[in-house]
This record gives sequence, C-alpha cells and structure tokens, in this order.
Amino acid sequence: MTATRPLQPWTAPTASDPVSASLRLPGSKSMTNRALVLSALATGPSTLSRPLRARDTELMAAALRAMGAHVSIADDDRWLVRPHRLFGPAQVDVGLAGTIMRFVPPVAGLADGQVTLDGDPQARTRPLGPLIEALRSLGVRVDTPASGSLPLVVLGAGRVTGGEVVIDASASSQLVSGLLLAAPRFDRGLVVRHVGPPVPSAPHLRMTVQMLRAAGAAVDDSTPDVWAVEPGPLTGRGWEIEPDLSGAVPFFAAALVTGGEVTLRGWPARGSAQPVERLRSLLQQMGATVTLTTEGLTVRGTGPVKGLQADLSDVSELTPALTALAMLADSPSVFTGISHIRGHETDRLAALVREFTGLGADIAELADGLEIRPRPLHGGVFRTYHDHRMAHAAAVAGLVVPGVELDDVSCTSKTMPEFPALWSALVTGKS
Ligand SMILES: O=C(O)C1=C[C@@H](OP(=O)(O)O)[C@@H](O)[C@H](O)C1
Ligand SMILES: C=C(OP(=O)(O)O)C(=O)O
Repeated sequence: MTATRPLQPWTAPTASDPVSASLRLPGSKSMTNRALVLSALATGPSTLSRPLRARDTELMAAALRAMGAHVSIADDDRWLVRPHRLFGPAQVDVGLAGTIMRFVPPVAGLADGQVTLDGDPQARTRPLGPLIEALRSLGVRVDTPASGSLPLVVLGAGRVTGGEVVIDASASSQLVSGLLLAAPRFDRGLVVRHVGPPVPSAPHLRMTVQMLRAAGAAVDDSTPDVWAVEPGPLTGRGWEIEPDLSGAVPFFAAALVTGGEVTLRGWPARGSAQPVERLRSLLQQMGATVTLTTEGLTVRGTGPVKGLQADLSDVSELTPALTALAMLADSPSVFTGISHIRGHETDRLAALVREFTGLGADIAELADGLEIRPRPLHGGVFRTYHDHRMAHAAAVAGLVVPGVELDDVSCTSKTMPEFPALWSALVTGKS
C-alpha cells in the first residue's frame, strides 16, 4: 500500500581491524508493537519509553490511530497512547510487518465498522489463513480474496464474544499472539488451543503472556499449547522498551568475525523479556564470550568462529545473521527447526542459499533448515528481497569479504533505519 521505496544499493564495509564499540541500539520491535496494542485496548493512558522508531512500529501506530486511538509518536524517547472507542471505516497499511498483519485483525474485530488491511506485495504471501479462520469461528466477519490472505476486510461489530478457538499456529507464533493480545477485551475472554506441528518462537509467546499480565490480564499458559485469557480490563501503564536483542545480533556477530568486542548499552540488568540466555549460549558455542555488566551486554570474539549444530525454532529470526557467521566458521554448521521462515519477510531459506551461493558458499537447503560447509567467499551482488535480516547477513559477511554489494539496504528501515550508518561507524571505529 505504501509507495515503493527507491532501492538503495550499498557496499558492505570491510573491517581492517577488530571492531570495538559500545552501542545504544533502538528498542525492541516486538515489545514496542505489543505495548502499542495493549495500550490502545487499555482503560487509561500509557507511555512507551525508548520505543523503536522504524517502519514496523510507525505503521502500527498509524493503524491504531486509524481506528480511533490517540497515539503520539512525536517524542523519540516517549510515545503516548490514549485509548478511545475503536471504529471504522479505517484503512490499515501493514507494510511487511508480521506483527501488524497478525495483531491488528483481532483488534479490528473489536472496532465498530469496517477495517481494511493490506500491505506490501510480499505481505500478501505471508501466512494469515489460520488467524482469519479463528476469527471467523469466534463470529467475527472477515472478507478475504480466495487466497485467504491480504487484502482483508474485518467488519467489526464493536465487540467479540470470545470463547474457545482451535488453531494450527505452526506457521507463526504471531497467529497466537495476535489473538491473545486482544482476548481480555472479548466478552468471554478466550482459550486458544494449538493443534499441529510445533509452534515456533516460544520466547515471543512468553513475551506476549508477560506483557498481558503486566497490563493486568489474567493468563493461564500452564498447559502446553493452550493459552487461557480471562475477560477483564487492561490498565494503562508506563512501558519500558528494552533494546532490540535481535537487531543487536549482527553487531555481536561483527565482534566474533573480527575478534573484537561489542557492548549493547542499556540492557536490563536482569529480567529481560527477550531470549538473552539462549543467545548467549549460541554465541558461546560459536566461540564468543558473553558478559553482562552494569555497562551492558558485551560480546567478545576470542579466536576462530566455530560451526554450530542447533535447532533454531525458538530464535528463528536470528537465522540470517547466524548463517553469515557459520559461513566464516572453521567447521560446518547445521541449523534445523526453521521451515517456517520460508514465510518470513521472504523465503529466507531459499534466499540465503541463493545469495550466499552467489558469493561462492557451499550451503544447502534442508527440509527444515540449512547446512553450511565453510569455504572461502568472494565479492558479488547480494539481493536482499526487501528483508532487513538478509541485509544484516550480507553486512556480516562483508566485514571479511571485500566487494559484497547489496542491491538494497533501505529494507533495514523495517526495524532499524539507522543500520547503515551504525554499521559504517562500527567498522570505521567511530561508534
Ligand atoms: O511476535 C513477534 O514479535 C515475533 C515473532 C516471531 O515470528 P514467527 O513466530 O513468525 O517466527 C519472530 O520471528 C518475529 O520476528 C517477531
Ligand atoms: C520475522 C520477522 O519479522 P515479522 O515481525 O515481520 O514477522 C523478523 O523481524 O525477522
């Protein structure tokens, strides 16, 4: 729906020295967009401190505003949300954001009137059908094309009865998160039961439950694959948005491949909503040391990068950056549990294989993952397919492979518009 951005070709800078940086990175996309939704559904005003300002979050703010919420994002460090009765007609541009296309339709069901959602061409191919079916089974009227995806029209009745719903959420955890975030406002609350192959991204589901509880909702997630949300008010509150751990991973990868050191400042001393222990373990297995001090979260490269055999289903959005690391390792890697990332911003398994093969890599697609046997790479064109994390992967490889030419780096605006500048500063030692 939004005008297409002009492509921005970019040559990934090569590092001649180990990187050494202490960075303050933008806020978490996942936390910012959950906080915006919960705030719009609350009984009183909320603030978001240090939110992420990027395409995904600005479009979420616009979506909620289009449905009647008062959302002010003028101040970079403090966004304000004043809830208001939700109503249509409203037009929502989801861009390429999974969080908008999966979190907004249940909210639209609560609005009084028609809400139309559409997005980038690639958004129309991302899995949405199970959520639409779930909403229909709850009595929400949703019109879609025969493909069962975007563009869709939610004919909100101003209320949703709620009850119980069965869904196959193996294509994306966001199909469950979207239902849960709006569920306290359903007349009877909601029980979501997943039936099918495993739901990926468990830490994101835990984040959904944690943030719902922080907003005053009663949620029972004690039975695997079942989530029960009581009906009740959500309270307005002050949300402290943590720095984005997934966005930090390419910077940490830079520490590994150059034998340098990167500190992510402003990391919560304890109690993060993001899977930091899991990341720590993965990076340590690849040869890093990871320490948490009062300054922040520090990753150091200690020698050669080591290959990794890992099921990445819980942290699948890290696959592109970890694949770049694996390319530069001293032994093979196998990543499994990530068949669903074929439905991310692009088919990431196919895209990673195609583009790294073009740089000379030995990389093969598995039924549910990737196999990488490191060998010397060479420069060349690397297509990013509108996918911010493809750009991150190319940037990591480019640190040690001269001449990695991205066809477009503007896709990083999805979650970190400042990525090219921050990356160049990291490499030139000016961060
Ligand atoms: O809920 C969220 O904020 C997210 C959930 C995950 O989606 P999938 O379960 O589709 O992988 C993750 O990959 C995405 O980047 C963000
Ligand atoms: C899968 C991702 O995004 P989305 O929230 O659009 O699903 C991602 O950021 O890696």
